[in-house]
Amino acid sequence: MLVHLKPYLSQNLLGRFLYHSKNCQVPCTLAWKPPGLLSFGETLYFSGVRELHSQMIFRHQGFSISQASTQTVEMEENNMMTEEETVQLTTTPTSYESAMDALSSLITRQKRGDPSKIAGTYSKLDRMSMYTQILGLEKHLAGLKIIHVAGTKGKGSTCAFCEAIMRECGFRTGLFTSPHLIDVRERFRINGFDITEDKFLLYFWDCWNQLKKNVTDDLPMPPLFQFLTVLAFKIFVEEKVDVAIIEVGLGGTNDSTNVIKDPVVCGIASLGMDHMESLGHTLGEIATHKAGILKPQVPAFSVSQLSEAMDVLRERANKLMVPLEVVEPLDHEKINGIKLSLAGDHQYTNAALAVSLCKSWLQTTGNLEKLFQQDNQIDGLPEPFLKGLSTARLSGRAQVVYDCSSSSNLSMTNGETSGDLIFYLDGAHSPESMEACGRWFSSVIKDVKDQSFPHSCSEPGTGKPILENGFRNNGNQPADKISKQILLFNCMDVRDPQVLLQKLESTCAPSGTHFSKAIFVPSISTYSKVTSGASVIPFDSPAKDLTWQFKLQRTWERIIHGKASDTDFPEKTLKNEIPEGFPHSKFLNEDVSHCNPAEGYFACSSVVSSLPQTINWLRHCVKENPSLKLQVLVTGSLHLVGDVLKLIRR
Ligand SMILES: Nc1ncnc2c1ncn2[C@@H]1O[C@H](COP(=O)(O)OP(=O)(O)OP(=O)(O)O)[C@@H](O)[C@H]1O
Ligand SMILES: [Mg+2]
Ligand SMILES: [Mg+2]
Repeated sequence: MLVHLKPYLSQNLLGRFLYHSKNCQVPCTLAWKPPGLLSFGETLYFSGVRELHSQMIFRHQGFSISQASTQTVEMEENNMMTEEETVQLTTTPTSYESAMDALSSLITRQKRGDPSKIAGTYSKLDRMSMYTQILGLEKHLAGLKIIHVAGTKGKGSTCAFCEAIMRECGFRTGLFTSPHLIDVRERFRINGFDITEDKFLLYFWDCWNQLKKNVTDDLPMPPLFQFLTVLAFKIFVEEKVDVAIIEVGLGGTNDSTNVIKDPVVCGIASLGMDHMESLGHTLGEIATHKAGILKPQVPAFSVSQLSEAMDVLRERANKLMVPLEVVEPLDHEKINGIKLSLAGDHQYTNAALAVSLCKSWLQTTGNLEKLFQQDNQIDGLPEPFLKGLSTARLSGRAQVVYDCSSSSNLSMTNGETSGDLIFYLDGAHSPESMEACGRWFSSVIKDVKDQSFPHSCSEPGTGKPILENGFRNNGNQPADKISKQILLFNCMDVRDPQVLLQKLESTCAPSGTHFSKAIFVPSISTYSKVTSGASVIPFDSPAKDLTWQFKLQRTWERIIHGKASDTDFPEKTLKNEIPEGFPHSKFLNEDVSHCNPAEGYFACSSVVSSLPQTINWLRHCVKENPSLKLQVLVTGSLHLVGDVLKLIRR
C-alpha cells in the first residue's frame, strides 16, 4: 500500500520512519521522495504501512507527521481501502525544533521602546487586525468570550486563577500567558493543559504558512509576540473554548492583545514601575497604557493601587462609561481557610481579582445565578471557586522544588529526598515583585524550619506544585541541620540591579533572613532563541563575558556592607580577588561577618560562569556535608528560573 502525504513545510526527509500504531511500531520505508527539500504541497510516498489509525505518528529524528484525516479513518473502518489505493492524508508538519527555529526568526533585534520600530504604513494594531483577517479569525475573535488582563505584576497569576475557577465551573478554557519558562507551549493552555506538541504544530504551521503567503513590504511577518498572539486566537477558536483568558504582553494600549475589541470583562492587576523605556517614567503614564485595554461599557476590575495610578484608571473608566470596581484582597474566612495554590501574600490580591473577573464573566454570560444557587454557600464562594483557587498553577512563581539528585541518603526510596537542597524559584524582576518575593521567601523558610523531612520529590516543570502543604516525616531525618540561605541571581541589563537587590535585601533583613552567599551567574537561555523542553542545554559552555555579573556582585557587596557608592568601594578589590569559575571549598564555611571587602576579599558572594556547574556544586556541597541544608532563592530573571527548572528536572 502507498500512503500519500502532503507535508506543509520545507523539510528534508530521508531515511526510514517508524509507524506507531496503538500497540506496535512498524518500520516503513520511504519509497520515493522528490529530490532536495520538500516544499509546501509536495508529495511524499511511503510504502510498508500495514494499517492506519487516527493517532498514527511517523517519527524520524524528531520529525513527526500525525493525524490521519477523519475521512481516512472512516475509509479504513468501512474497509474501503485496498492495497493499491493511494490514500491522501492531512498531515501536520513536524519537527518541533524547526518550528522553534521559525519562531526564533521572528525575534526582532530592536530594543523595546525604540521608536524606529513604530515606523511604517500601518500601526501595530492595524497590522494585528490584518493578520487576524488573513487567518480568517476576525469574526471568530468577536465570538471568543474573553477575560483580558493587564497590569505590572500579577497578570499571569490572576489569569491562572481565572482558568482554574472557570474550569471548575465546567467551562472549556483557553489560557494565553507570557512569558514561558521552559517550552513555548506553556503559553497556550487548553482546559488546563499545555497544548500538545502535535496540536501546536498543526496550528503553528497553518498560521505560519498563511501569513508567509500574504506578506508584503508593508505587512511583513509579525514579530514574535504578535505571532504568538494570533496563534493563541487561532488555537482557541479551533479548539472551541468557552472562555479565553488572555494576558497582556506589555502595557495595554499598544499591546498586540489589544486587537481584542469586545472582551466580556477586563482586569488590571497591580501597577508599578516596569518597562519604563516603553511605558513612561511615572506611574501615571504607566497606568495610562494599562488602562488602554478598557473598552466602552465593558465591566472592569482592579486592585488597590497608589492614587497616582488609580486616578488615571478611574478617569479612563469614566470616559468609557466603564463600571470599574476595585477589589480587596481575599479574606481568609471567605475562602473557608483553604490554602491558595500560588504562594505569597500578594496572591490574595491576584486571587480576589480573579474571583471578581470570573463572577462578572459568569454574570454577563448568564451563568452566575445557576452556579451560585446550586451551591449552598452563605457568604463565601461556591465550591468550584474554592477548588479553582486551591489548584491553579503557574511555574516559576513562588515555587519550591526539592532537588532529588542531591539527597545525601541514597538509600531513600520512592523518590524521597532528604530535603537538603531546596530551590525557591520566583521570577521577580521588578522592584514591587522583588519585595513580594523577599516577603514570600522569608516566610516560607520560616515555615520549613518547623517542618520535618523527607519530602517526596515530584517532577518540576509539569506545573504540579512541588511543595505540598506539610511534609512527611518518616522519623529518620538527621536532627538539627544547619540551614544556609543562598541567593542565585541574574537580571537583564535593562533592569536596575541596585533597585532590585536593595529591595530584596531590605525586605529580607528585617525578618532575619540573611543570605550566607550570593552567586551571580549568567542565564543560559537568551532572548534570541525560542526554546522547547527538549532543547539541549549546553552543560559546559561557561559564559565568557561576565562584566554584568561582576557589576551585580559589586552592587550586592555594596548593599551588604552599607557602602553608598563605588568610591567607598574601590574597584581594585574586584580584580583578581574573585574566585575563578567555581567558588572554592571554603566558600560556604565563611560567613557574612567575616567578609570585609576593604581587605580585598568577597566572601559573601561569587560570580560563576556556568549555571550547570553552579547547580552541581550546590549538590556536591550538600552531599559532602550531611548536616547542611541549603535553601537557594533563584530570582531576578524568569530565564534563570526556567534554566534552573530545566536543569534540576534532568
Ligand atoms: N500582586 C502582586 N504584587 C506584587 N508582586 C507580585 C504580585 N503578583 C505577582 N507578583 C510578583 O511578580 C512575579 C510574576 O508574577 P506573575 O507571573 O503573576 O505576574 P506577571 O504580571 O504575569 O509578570 P510578567 O511581567 O513576568 O509577565 C511573581 O513571581 C511575584 O514575585
Ligand atoms: Mg512584565
Ligand atoms: Mg506574565
